Amino acid sequence: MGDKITLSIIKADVGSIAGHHMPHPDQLAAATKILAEAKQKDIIIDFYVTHVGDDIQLIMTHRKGVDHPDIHGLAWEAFKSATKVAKELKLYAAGQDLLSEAFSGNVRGMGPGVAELEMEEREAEPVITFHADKTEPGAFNMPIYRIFADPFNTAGLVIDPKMHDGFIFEVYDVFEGRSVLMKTPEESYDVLALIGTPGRYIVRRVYRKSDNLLAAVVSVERLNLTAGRYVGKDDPVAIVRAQHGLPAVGEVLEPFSFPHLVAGWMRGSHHGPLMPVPMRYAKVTRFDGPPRIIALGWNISKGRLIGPVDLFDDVAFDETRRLAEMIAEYMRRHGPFMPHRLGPEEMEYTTLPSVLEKLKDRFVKTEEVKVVKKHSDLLSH
Ligand SMILES: O=P(O)(O)OC[C@H]1O[C@](O)(COP(=O)(O)O)[C@@H](O)[C@@H]1O
Ligand SMILES: [Mg+2]
Repeated sequence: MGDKITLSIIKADVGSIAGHHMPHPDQLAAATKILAEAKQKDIIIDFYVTHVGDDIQLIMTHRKGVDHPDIHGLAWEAFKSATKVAKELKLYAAGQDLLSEAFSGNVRGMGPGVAELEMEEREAEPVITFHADKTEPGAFNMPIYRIFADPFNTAGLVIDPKMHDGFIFEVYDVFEGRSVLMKTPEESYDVLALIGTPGRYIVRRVYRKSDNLLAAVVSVERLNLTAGRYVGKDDPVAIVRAQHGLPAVGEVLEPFSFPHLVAGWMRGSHHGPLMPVPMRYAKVTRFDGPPRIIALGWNISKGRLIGPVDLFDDVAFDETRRLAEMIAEYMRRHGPFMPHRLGPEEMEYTTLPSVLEKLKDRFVKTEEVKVVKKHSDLLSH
């Protein structure tokens, strides 16, 4: 056991009342009981259980480091217990995100989403945890980029000598399972060249360049890629440290004042605006959405979780929510058409291919159509 503190968020959707809307309070109570017992036994220092939409969020602190079997096993046990409640109550999609029956040391690849950040606690350690529903991890690309690399968002990049050197982005390719470290501001355009494709390249970690301090971590689990079939959306989480040589809390929240379009929403198959909401509105109803995000503010004190403060519970975000509603209305009017519905590549991981499969044999050859040459062929002539 080291001196360092690890903040672990492990989340999963293990069933919901009336569709994919929100968990039952008894599920949250079941998960809370498991974590309270673990706290008594000193396995964890502190914890908080909440939800966004239908995803149960386990927020835990401990001294065991990232990817520790005790912590992952504990989360698995809590989700199992919440699943048992879901089954008893015949809730919808009971145990949805638990892709395996048996736990084997780590929840990665087994369905739940994970963001863990090991830290040397600073004199004061302000941290924000973000929890989203009905979207994918790439939804964090734009806000994380703006927090750590956009001087029009983060005044500190210009003004504060401690972050004037910039940050290092670890970008993860979910299809190839490999990542690349890139420096900002020097390589900003290259970073953007990758992360503008959020279904594939995800900002996974951000480090302060001057001392390699780990400033942010995003969960990168893509549920349907893991399962190889449509299960549900990934519904990602992120941890961002703030202040004192890092972006201020207001700079961390600022990008969310723009409800950018993300993939997810109904059946994980639609683009829609990401709406920042207080915890009381963290339930998804209109067309199973629109995609939603909460921001919880904490101070960590020797591993104790001081908080949370419900950061989007502020009238200053009312106009963002109104804009998100207008965008939601506009996007919905497209019905089953792109770009509201996702493009064919992303639809590969939904239930659409089985519908298309049925139609395949009904196509008959009609008149010859000249096949347009590939751009590369044209260039070679
Ligand atoms: O479970 P069903 O009836 O097949 O419907 C698909 C469901 O998948 C979802 O995309 C699941 O969303 P989650 O990933 O948040 O669980 C819902 O929008 C939709 O209700
Ligand atoms: Mg969900």
